[in-house]
Amino acid sequence: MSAETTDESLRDREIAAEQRHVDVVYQRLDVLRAAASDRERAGYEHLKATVPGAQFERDVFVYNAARRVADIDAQHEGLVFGRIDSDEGRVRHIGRLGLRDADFHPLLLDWRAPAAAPFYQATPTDRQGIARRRVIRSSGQQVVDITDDLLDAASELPVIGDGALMAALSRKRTGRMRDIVATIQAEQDAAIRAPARGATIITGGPGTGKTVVALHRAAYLLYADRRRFEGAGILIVGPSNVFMRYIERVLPSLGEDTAALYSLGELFGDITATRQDDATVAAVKGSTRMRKLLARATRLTPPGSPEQLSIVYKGEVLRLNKDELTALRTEVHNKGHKPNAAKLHAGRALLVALWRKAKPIIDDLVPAEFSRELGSRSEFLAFLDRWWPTLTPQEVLRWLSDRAQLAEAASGILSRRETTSMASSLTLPDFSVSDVPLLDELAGQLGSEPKRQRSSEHHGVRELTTVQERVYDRPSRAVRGADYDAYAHVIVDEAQDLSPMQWRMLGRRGQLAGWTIVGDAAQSSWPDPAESRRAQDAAIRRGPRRRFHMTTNYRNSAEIFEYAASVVRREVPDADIPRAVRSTGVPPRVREIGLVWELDKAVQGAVAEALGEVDGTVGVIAARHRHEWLADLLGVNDRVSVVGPLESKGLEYDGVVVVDFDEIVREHSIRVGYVALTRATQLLIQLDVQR
Ligand SMILES: Nc1ncnc2c1ncn2[C@@H]1O[C@H](COP(=O)(O)OP(=O)(O)OP(=O)(O)O)[C@@H](O)[C@H]1O
Repeated sequence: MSAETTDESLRDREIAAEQRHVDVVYQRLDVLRAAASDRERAGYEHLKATVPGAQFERDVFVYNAARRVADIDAQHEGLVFGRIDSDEGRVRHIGRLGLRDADFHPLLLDWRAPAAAPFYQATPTDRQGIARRRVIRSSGQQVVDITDDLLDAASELPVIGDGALMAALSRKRTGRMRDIVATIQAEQDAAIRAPARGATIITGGPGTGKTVVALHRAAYLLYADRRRFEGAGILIVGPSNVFMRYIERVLPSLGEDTAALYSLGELFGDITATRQDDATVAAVKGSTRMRKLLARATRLTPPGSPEQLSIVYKGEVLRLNKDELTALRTEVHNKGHKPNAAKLHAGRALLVALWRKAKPIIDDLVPAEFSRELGSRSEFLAFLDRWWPTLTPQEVLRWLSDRAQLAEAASGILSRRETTSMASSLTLPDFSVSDVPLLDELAGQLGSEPKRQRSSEHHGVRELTTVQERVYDRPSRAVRGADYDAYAHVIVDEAQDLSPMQWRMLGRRGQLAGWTIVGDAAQSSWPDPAESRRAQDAAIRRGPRRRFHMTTNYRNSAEIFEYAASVVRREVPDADIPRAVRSTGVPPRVREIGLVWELDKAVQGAVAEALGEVDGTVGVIAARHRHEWLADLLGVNDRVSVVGPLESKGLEYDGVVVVDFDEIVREHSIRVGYVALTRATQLLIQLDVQR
């Protein structure tokens, strides 16, 4: 709907007019900043004279002032980015935060406010009273460009520019995802502003903005109900650490830094798992069969457990042998207590068994005296500690690296081959991403260790934290521990890949939560989607489900996406194929390498070619075993990254070199191959090795 004008003086006049408004906004901001700093200082003076009971009010007061300063600093760049002119000639400017002048007249509307919605939602067929929409692009405080959409063709308003969206899409990539607050499209906006309750399910093909929409939705929810969503927290889960690093700046750039961002490998304790098991082992560890297997594992005899108990009482030796101890262990487990909560029962069971031994051979036995005397002996307590130790999930999972132990827990559940491969994967020194939900499951099944002091943030009573914690000691990510289970909202990205066990883990984090679930089935690497869907349904529990479907690919050039779509369609005819809107005239380059040893030269050549042709980043996507070779070959370069096909999920680069596409498909699937082919914004080079 935009028309270009050649009248530069008109453009300059319009830019100058916007600059005047932007100047007023910044002047007002300076005044507010000074006032907020004063209030913050005053709050601290007050703090010195602590009045019992006044701490809560003081904290809120200082917090709000400090928070305002922090927001203002974070949002300095491109603070004012939009304007809407109504049919009646009313002008509203849209920005990253809301601002009023000294007389309380609005200077700037927060982009999330209901009154700002028409900026994103108005179309020529449903104008919502808007005649013209304008996107304002700034560098610092300087307006550098404006772009108009005339929604009412009959309007006399001047129209400048040729598409803010196209300009945004053509910009070079930096390796960090940017916010899209100035160019959110109507179908994206509807998903962003959907109600929080129940589950919001966002689907769409590659590059349709699912991730960026989910992040803006988090910012929207925080705005719409800050008390609830900052209080109980928003959890954002993505597939890998690389991906979390890629998206981590988006929310802070929107002035929000309280959401907890975790990759699937980071959701248990202080473990940061990055290693991926091979696909068959991951499929075993991800399946719901693990529930029963792990429940059995918690009942195994701990390796190294003593095999007999001998204790002297009134001159007689009382003995429990291996079989008797095994039977006692089963008896204690059968009482149904979680193992770590059952130590007391285990001690009692031992004393009863010893009593039965003592009764026939010792006269004058008094039961209470017997159990008090024996039960408090240090040798008995030391035995109990070794026989019924408090277990950690890590220990129990490690037991299963012993094939015999695993076979005992897995009998009738896993095949011999599955048992062998799972046991051998657990001998590696670090835990894999698919071990993390197993640890989490075990933690639930083992139950709590004897009470430890929990830190206050686990209770989510935000009002009782001090301003020092809330504002000045804020870590770069939310302080909730990985086991926090009362999030108000959980956002799951790349949801098509989650295994049933991963869904169970997320279900435990979001027992009271609303959900935003983002995915594309055609990019899935999980072999049993039906089992996963059932686990997803169980995790998100009750409540309304609403679905949003994204139809436009904003990442890939039309040339690249048409090629990728044609490849995936051959094997996944029902893939959800969006429309790519940006044409570059540069078709993808598919090259056949005749001899394997020519691959070195071909990769070096392709990377140099991509670096020469695009301004921003270049991603080299190759099977994992090639990474060391590629790192040596290409050296370190802040524009070039080497990533595995699974790791490349959700990422994007200006140029992409796919090394040995067939190998990627063989090791994973055509769907993962499709992920690799849809990462490039400008240039795609595919290197095939002839076999
Ligand atoms: N409205 C928009 N304005 C500007 N850029 C946009 C818009 N929507 C999406 N983009 C850009 O398109 C690219 C793809 O978006 P995103 O990564 O969110 O897509 P996705 O659907 O999650 O992709 P995939 O499923 O392939 O990982 C990003 O660079 C994003 O910033």
